[in-house]
Amino acid sequence: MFNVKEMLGVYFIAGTQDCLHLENSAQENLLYILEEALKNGITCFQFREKGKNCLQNEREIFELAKKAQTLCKRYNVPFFINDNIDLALKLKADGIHIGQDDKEVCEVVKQIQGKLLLGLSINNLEQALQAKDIEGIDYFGVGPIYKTNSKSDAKPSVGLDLIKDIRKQNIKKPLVAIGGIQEAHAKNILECGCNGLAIISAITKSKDMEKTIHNLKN
Ligand SMILES: Cc1ncc(COP(=O)(O)OP(=O)(O)O)c(N)n1
Ligand SMILES: Cc1nc(C(=O)O)sc1CCOP(=O)(O)O
Ligand SMILES: [Mg+2]
Repeated sequence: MFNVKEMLGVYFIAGTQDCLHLENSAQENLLYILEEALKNGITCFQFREKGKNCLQNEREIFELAKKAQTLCKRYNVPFFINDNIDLALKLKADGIHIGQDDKEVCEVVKQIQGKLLLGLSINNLEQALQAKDIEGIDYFGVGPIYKTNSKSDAKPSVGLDLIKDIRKQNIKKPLVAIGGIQEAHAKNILECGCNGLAIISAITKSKDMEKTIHNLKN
């Protein structure tokens, strides 16, 4: 239903923990920022309720994810869930993103039975070589490219070399870069062979969402 390479263009990720800097409640802020981002052309959204100050209550998380999903549907933008496969299946989300420290990716492929798109995080070349031929993985999230303040347990940053190395190995999976990405980085990253940019803070903290998303796209 969605074209994966196009979907990765400007891939926005957020949860309430990323939206504490505005006036209203973090939940209202998240939905407000998400709608502004959707109006201005993000191509994918990942609901990632994780880290310091995130919601703990399962019911609240479910209700908030559902509201975010409804917004994404209104703008025909794919809705992903981070980590929580049961929640993604229950909500009939468009996709799930998992990392190297989450459930083993082949188990996830079996569990989701083709019902969800699947993204896998890649932090080094060995991981990419291991996963390159696994059917059912729709894209790799490659990073952290630069230093990030949005993930306390992020791995050391890898720079653009990892993207270049993955493409040099003729790995064909769609790639989205992640970690510390700002508007000014977009051109260089895309020229290295990435299909898109995954972003938290450059969007949640943007003072001019229209300009930010325009610059990330162009
Ligand atoms: C698009 C995208 N790429 C990478 C990640 C990171 O996933 P992971 O390594 O599992 O870390 P957490 O996000 O779960 O903390 C991502 N979420 N999305
Ligand atoms: C969620 C996440 N995963 C990363 C990885 O390297 O896998 S970096 C990261 C945080 C990205 O946020 P920001 O755009 O604010 O740097
Ligand atoms: Mg994860």
